[in-house]
Amino acid sequence: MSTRLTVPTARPYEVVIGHGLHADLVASIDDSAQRVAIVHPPTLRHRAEQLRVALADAGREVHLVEVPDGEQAKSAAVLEFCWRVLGESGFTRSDVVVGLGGGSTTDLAGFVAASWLRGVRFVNAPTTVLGMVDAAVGGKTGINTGQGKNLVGAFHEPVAVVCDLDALATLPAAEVRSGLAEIVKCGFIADPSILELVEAAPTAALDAGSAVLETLIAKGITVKARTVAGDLHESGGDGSGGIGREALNYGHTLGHAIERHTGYEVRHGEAISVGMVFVAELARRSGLIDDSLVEVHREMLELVGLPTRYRAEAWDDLLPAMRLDKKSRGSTIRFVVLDALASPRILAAPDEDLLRDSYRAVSA
Ligand SMILES: NC(=O)c1ccc[n+]([C@@H]2O[C@H](COP(=O)([O-])OP(=O)(O)OC[C@H]3O[C@@H](n4cnc5c(N)ncnc54)[C@H](O)[C@@H]3O)[C@@H](O)[C@H]2O)c1
Ligand SMILES: O=C(O)C(=O)C[C@@H](O)[C@H](O)[C@H](O)COP(=O)(O)O
Ligand SMILES: [Zn+2]
Repeated sequence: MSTRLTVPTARPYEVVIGHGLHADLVASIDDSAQRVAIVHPPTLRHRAEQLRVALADAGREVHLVEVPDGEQAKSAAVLEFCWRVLGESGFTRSDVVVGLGGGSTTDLAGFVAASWLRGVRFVNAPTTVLGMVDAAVGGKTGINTGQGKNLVGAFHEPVAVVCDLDALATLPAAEVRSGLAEIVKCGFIADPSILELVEAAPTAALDAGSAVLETLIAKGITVKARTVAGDLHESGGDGSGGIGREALNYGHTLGHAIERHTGYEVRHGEAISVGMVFVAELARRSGLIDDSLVEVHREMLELVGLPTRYRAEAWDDLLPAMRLDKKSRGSTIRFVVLDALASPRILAAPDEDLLRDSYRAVSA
């Protein structure tokens, strides 16, 4: 049994979620593609090889493009390596890139597809909770630069996303937990039933084989699909009064700065977990939410073992890094905050003392 969700953008595509979806992944690449490039990290070599064989049996010319693990893949050097493979294999506009791996791999693979010949099709086959619930859906693709996270990229939507839950069987517990941070984020910004489910069954929420996690993944993808459909290019809402896609950046302004500060040693979900408590503290100090909603943030994230604090002495490095965030406009720094549960809004140019005080409340 699988669940099929449609991302209703101008060029709608399906996200399939379920077990044993190998055949669905093969079928997502139609006959018009002569060549397929499977971009994958070393960890997924076996799965990539299985896909290679199946696609070759279906008559495709398949190129395995093995890239470095995790965040190391999101660099200009690796992007250039991928372009070289495509160039040498004669990859044309009718051919297809597959991103097989976690969010780092699908972010890179998507940008390879966005930039090659000014845009070729790509299919995402996410293999982490975080990749399924967030990175593989919505068409944000890109790489990091020395100055920060995701600073170079493009909006380029996949033509299909296949979330085979069987892949999660080998995923380390810490990676499942990291993915749960993005799911909890969806609970805070849009769907509080997610928070209720995590609170009722925290152990099952962390169990890669549980029905609870499967439900949470589907709920998270639903929030993501709905949000990006109204504002694909993050240009500020769909006119109905909301803040549009920027809501998905809840906790990310500080989160990305922390990731960079650790040289990407900390996981994305761990960093945005601290970032969400930070913006909750900021919203409280700005008179937008009360103490109890801030405490719900801490309790919920700590319940599933996510961090809610970061190093006190890092502030002087974190503030300038946050200024380079994509939500900044000129010298105005902007944060996604809540003014109530499931009611995100933008807080622009908060006082620097307010920011420092809010950071003190999350520093270790
Ligand atoms: N484009 C977007 O909208 C979006 C959304 C959220 C996050 N992201 C990006 O996603 C990245 C984080 O993604 P992630 O958390 O999936 O991390 P990741 O891709 O770095 O993967 C984490 C680790 O898990 C391993 N792994 C992957 N699948 C596995 C499996 N099935 N079994 C065993 N090991 C496996 C990887 O090799 C890696 O070591 C960040 O770069 C973040 O910025 C992008
Ligand atoms: O899809 C979005 O929009 C998001 O902001 C989702 C985030 O979870 C994700 O980490 C995204 O990569 C952040 O994008 P960025 O624009 O802040 O680099
Ligand atoms: Zn994220």
